Amino acid sequence: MSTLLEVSGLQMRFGGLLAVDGIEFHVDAGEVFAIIGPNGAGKTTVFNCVSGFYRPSAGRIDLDGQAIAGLPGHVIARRGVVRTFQNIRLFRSMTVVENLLVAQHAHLETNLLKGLFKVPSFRQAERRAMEQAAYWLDKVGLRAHANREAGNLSYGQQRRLEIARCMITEPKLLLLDEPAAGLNPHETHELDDLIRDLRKQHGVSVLLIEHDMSLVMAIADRILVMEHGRPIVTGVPAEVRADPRVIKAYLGEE
Ligand SMILES: Nc1ncnc2c1ncn2[C@@H]1O[C@H](COP(=O)(O)OP(=O)(O)OP(=O)(O)O)[C@@H](O)[C@H]1O
Repeated sequence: MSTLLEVSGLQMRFGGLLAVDGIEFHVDAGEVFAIIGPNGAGKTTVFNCVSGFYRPSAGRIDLDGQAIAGLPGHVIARRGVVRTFQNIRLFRSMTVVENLLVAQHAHLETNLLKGLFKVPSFRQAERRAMEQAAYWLDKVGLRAHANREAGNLSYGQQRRLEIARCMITEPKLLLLDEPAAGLNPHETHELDDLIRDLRKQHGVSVLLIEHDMSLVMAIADRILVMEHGRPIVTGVPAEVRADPRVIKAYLGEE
């Protein structure tokens, strides 16, 4: 398997606080890789470094062998790394389908003049954008809600729309920040199926932060466990589950 994302020696300092230090991991093409750890362990900070929200204090982040650490978020997104947020960020007063059309805008080969004069290439791009939106609405089960305001969807539907909005840009790496937070067991089960499908049908790699252990253990190929900003162990779910250091980090000392 080829390596898609390689992170080494990652460090992030906020003033006197070393929030992340010595983080190393890689994500292979098509892999689901999870980062877990107690609250405040530094998981979101790692995400923010990978997605370009923070410039790391030290370390390397390579995508397909090219350095991306410190690049602006929109440049990293164009290279194929997109993310969802712990607190869902949709255009709440736009409709569901509009959210999917806007997401594609940055990736469409169109410009304002072409749009004004409706040249054929613009119309073609528009048609393709609609087709893609319809495809993703079906995929995440929101076709019947296409014209509803995104802010009026249920929590689980909003999470699925956020994932569709990412996937419609055809990313190489999808970062999911606590996608199961606030979902009921049925919705979590649907999310599990959706992530499996995205990997299988679309070959996307997934980097996941999640507190729902049953979801992580079910879908992650490998897991990095962090505590106090540092890695404690990386391994397949069975190894991680049985590791005394992980049990101690979660349950504390006897
Ligand atoms: N922008 C910031 N400025 C200062 N400190 C920060 C900043 N972002 C995060 N931190 C600190 O860095 C540490 C790691 O936080 P982070 O949010 O990455 O943890 P986490 O593992 O994602 O936690 P949770 O599971 O609660 O979301 C915490 O001590 C946090 O207070």
